[in-house]
Amino acid sequence: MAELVVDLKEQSYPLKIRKGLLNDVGLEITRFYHGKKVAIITDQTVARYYEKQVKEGLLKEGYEVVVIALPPGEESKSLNQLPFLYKALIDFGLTRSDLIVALGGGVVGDVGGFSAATFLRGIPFVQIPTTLLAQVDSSIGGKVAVDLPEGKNLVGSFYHPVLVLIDPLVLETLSDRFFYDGMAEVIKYACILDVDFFAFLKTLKTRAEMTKQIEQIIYTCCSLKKAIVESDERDTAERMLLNFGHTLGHALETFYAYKKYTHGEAVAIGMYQITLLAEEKGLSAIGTAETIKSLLIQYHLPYTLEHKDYAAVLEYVALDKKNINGVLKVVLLKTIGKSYLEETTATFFVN
Ligand SMILES: NC(=O)c1ccc[n+]([C@@H]2O[C@H](COP(=O)([O-])OP(=O)(O)OC[C@H]3O[C@@H](n4cnc5c(N)ncnc54)[C@H](O)[C@@H]3O)[C@@H](O)[C@H]2O)c1
Ligand SMILES: O=C(O)C(=O)C[C@@H](O)[C@H](O)[C@H](O)COP(=O)(O)O
Ligand SMILES: [Zn+2]
Repeated sequence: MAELVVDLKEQSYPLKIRKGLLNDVGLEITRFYHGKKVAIITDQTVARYYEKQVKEGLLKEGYEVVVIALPPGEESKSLNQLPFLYKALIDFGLTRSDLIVALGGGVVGDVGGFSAATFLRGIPFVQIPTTLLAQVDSSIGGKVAVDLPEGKNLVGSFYHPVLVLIDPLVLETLSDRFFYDGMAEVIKYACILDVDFFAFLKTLKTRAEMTKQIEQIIYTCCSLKKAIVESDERDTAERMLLNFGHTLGHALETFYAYKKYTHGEAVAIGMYQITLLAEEKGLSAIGTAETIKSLLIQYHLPYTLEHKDYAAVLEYVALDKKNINGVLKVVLLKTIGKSYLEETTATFFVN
């Protein structure tokens, strides 16, 4: 078992990574939680695969358990789901001394975490991420949110889990599309922070080869994110680097109403396109975009943007959380592994 602690003083929490950990969820939870009730928030697809295993583990330890399953997909990361979630928690009689478990991908983690942050002004919650993206990124760092039609994550909070349990074996049931979607955030870490990690990713050619190294990949990403979150929990400085590719990525997701690209795919396009623009403006070393592009191709990720979409996308860039009074902070690379924040305006994206 690999274990990390996200050290945030009284809000610190352990992050455990082990194949087969899903079998021990009940035991892991008894180590710190001595209350009665556990509400599992999940989606219907994840429930089909993993509800039984997790629920039985908790029942065995004597907890009362309810499972609340949302429809799968980004559409569930919405204000519209909250009345349903809150009602289910009320009907179950959940109190502040009970526990919520978010079992699923980034959507379940974000909306489940947001309901945990807001229901009764805060219920402790455990993250059990089941997509690669959630295991390397969204389950760590306490960003919980829902989307608005105007943009991604526009209503949210910082609310940390009390525990993160990562079982890489659950990735076996993940589709290729969502496996590579998660790899986009993995590539992001390598681009912004770690050229050696980038070189290592280049050596892995197939999903089977990547899966052999998956514990190492998850551990590396979690360690990199842990360090950033510890140094800038509230996203006012260094943490913004984790937004590499996201200014354009979030705009693309919103513009296409979450129907064309997954989050990781949109971020992949965003990383390549912003680096291309930065090179043209002399802000990134020549060749950086091409290096990113070949890794994206290797990981079956998109990188092109249709020119006709630019104007519409710009509308949404204006709503980016890093856009303050018209000054937009974008994340750029000097070279692979070296990132920085550049102050600019939305016109940066007009080529
Ligand atoms: N909070 C953060 O720091 C943070 C970081 C990165 C991304 N995000 C957010 O995460 C969301 C994307 O997360 P995601 O890519 O995990 O999407 P997701 O939660 O929609 O999961 C993708 C699909 O995989 C299915 N699935 C999940 N686990 C499975 C498994 N083990 N086997 C088979 N199918 C499984 C789901 O049902 C869903 O259909 C976006 O909303 C993004 O904004 C948040
Ligand atoms: O944890 C962070 O900080 C990140 O930026 C991680 C991103 O991968 C993630 O998509 C995050 O939800 C984006 O946050 P936002 O503040 O730009 O909505
Ligand atoms: Zn992201």
